[in-house]
Amino acid sequence: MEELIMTKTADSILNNPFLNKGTAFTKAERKALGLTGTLPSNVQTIDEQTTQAYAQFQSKSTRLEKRIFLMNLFNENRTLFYHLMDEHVVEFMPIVYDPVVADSIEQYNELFLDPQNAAFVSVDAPEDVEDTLRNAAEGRDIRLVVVTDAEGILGMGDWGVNGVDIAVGKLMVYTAAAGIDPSQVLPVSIDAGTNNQKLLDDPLYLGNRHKRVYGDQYYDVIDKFVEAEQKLFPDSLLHWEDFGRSNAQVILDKYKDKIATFNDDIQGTGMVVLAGILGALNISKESIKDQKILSFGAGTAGMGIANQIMDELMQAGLTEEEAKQHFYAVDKQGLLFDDTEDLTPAQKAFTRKRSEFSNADELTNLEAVVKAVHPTVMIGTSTQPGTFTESIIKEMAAHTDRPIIFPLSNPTKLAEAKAEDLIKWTDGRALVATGIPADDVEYKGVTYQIGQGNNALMYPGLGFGLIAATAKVLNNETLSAACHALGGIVDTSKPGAAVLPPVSKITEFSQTLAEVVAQSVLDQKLNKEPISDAKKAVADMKWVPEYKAVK
Ligand SMILES: NC(=O)c1ccc[n+]([C@@H]2O[C@H](COP(=O)([O-])OP(=O)(O)OC[C@H]3O[C@@H](n4cnc5c(N)ncnc54)[C@H](O)[C@@H]3O)[C@@H](O)[C@H]2O)c1
Ligand SMILES: O=C(O)C[C@H](O)C(=O)O
Ligand SMILES: [Mn+2]
Repeated sequence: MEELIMTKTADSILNNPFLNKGTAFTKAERKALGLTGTLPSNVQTIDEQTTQAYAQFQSKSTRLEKRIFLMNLFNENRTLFYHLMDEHVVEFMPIVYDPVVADSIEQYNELFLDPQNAAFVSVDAPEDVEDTLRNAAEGRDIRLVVVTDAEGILGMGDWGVNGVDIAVGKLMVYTAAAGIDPSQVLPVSIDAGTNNQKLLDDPLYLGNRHKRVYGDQYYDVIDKFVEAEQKLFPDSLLHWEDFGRSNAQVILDKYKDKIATFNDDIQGTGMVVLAGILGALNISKESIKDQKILSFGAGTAGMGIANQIMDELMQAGLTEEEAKQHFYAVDKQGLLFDDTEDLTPAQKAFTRKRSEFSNADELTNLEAVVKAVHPTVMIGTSTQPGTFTESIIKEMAAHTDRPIIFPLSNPTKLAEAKAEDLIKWTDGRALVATGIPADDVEYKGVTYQIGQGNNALMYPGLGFGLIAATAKVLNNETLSAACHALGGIVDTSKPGAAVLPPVSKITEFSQTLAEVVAQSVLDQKLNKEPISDAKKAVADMKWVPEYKAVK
């Protein structure tokens, strides 16, 4: 960074968020950089700037205004933004990330001010892919790329180029939680068109104004993107986010054994749910081998979750066939059978036989399936709000002591149930995690803390550990090690304890996770560079939001 800064003009320094310190440039720095007289004379500390920025933040009355303020600060001065976020991580997470990021995606065109150093890859210009990445990176040493094509933004469907905000938001959480240097990250939008008619009809829409491209033309652009990404940033980790159900798993399977990469909705979500179940079982003192798991919404996330739990059951000594018997996948068609039409490849591994049930033909909705199966664990990734109804939950809770219930669909308006209702309907017996932050629930004198079952608890530590260890690939062994690291952090001593650690501790447990992940990479000799000490590698990589002196 230092060499870079010495050759710049005053204007290009003050307008570069990776270099800018604003009023915190010292007199000597101002002199050396040609900034003398371009700022008011008083030199401020980062703490003074932070206090002032927080006061401004507090003066905004709506969550969207607060977000716009924070994003402007982010656009101007990354160090100050992260210094401030460090002090207010619990308060800022829902604003820069889920759920308020969902509002900003819906209003991207109206709110657009700044491309936020993202790369915009267009399906219509495959010849520009490499230049696009090079231009957006501007010579920075990129170690982490979050890419989305926005076909399945959270549970809100197709948002075209607007979806770039989720890539930016995921990266903000990476830096705040794990400490990746914000100048080493690159958000990428793959604009493959959109099937969102509202956007296509909107004169303000900023993306490619045509239907979404699929098939060979689409996969060719993905290939070109991965090739250029690996060529330009050979030391980087590639994180896929919010791809559609028909592409997410296909893309992951294509690249996962070749490069350091993961899909957050499949693997990050699988990890956080397994960690949450392990936390819940720590509380209930039950074994995972005794659970019947119902996935409601057998899509990208639902099947990622099933696969991660499957892996855990097999590690516990079950054969694949035995492990399979623990799962019930429910989608639009109802319980998925081996003869159900239109099964996805991921669903095929988790179907049941009609002969197992006397009323198989009636199992076309969640209520009927819950009655027939008596699940002990129910996970919602269906995008269908309110579908975990009182009667369904009461039916489930009538057959198990501590029902494990995770309504995970995001954002807020899509959740299958509210934490408060789940606690009430089960008379305090449910072990709950929700996709977005939920307030404590007071019920009959006990304070129930609700774990946030969001992949944000996992991907920062996972990704940071992989980068620090210079991992060649991510495999099941490392994923499993990470799940156990987080599943073990739960405080089971007090009644109402959450099944996952609180977001207020996200920097601490992300570091633990990163160390466990890096150690697993080294143990398997999957590191590219010679590294012997996982903890040191993680510590050396960690960026702190303080201004570095410019000599
Ligand atoms: N909390 C988290 O960390 C987390 C992580 C990933 C996804 N999610 C949430 O999970 C939801 C799904 O995400 P995804 O990426 O898996 O999307 P997806 O489109 O791949 O999967 C959604 C699935 O739900 C099914 N579905 C739709 N209507 C249904 C109905 N009436 N009954 C049963 N199933 C129905 C769809 O057919 C599809 O298979 C989203 O709301 C997303 O925000 C949460
Ligand atoms: O983005 C989130 O909040 C979690 C998850 O990746 C999702 O798609 O819902
Ligand atoms: Mn996602």
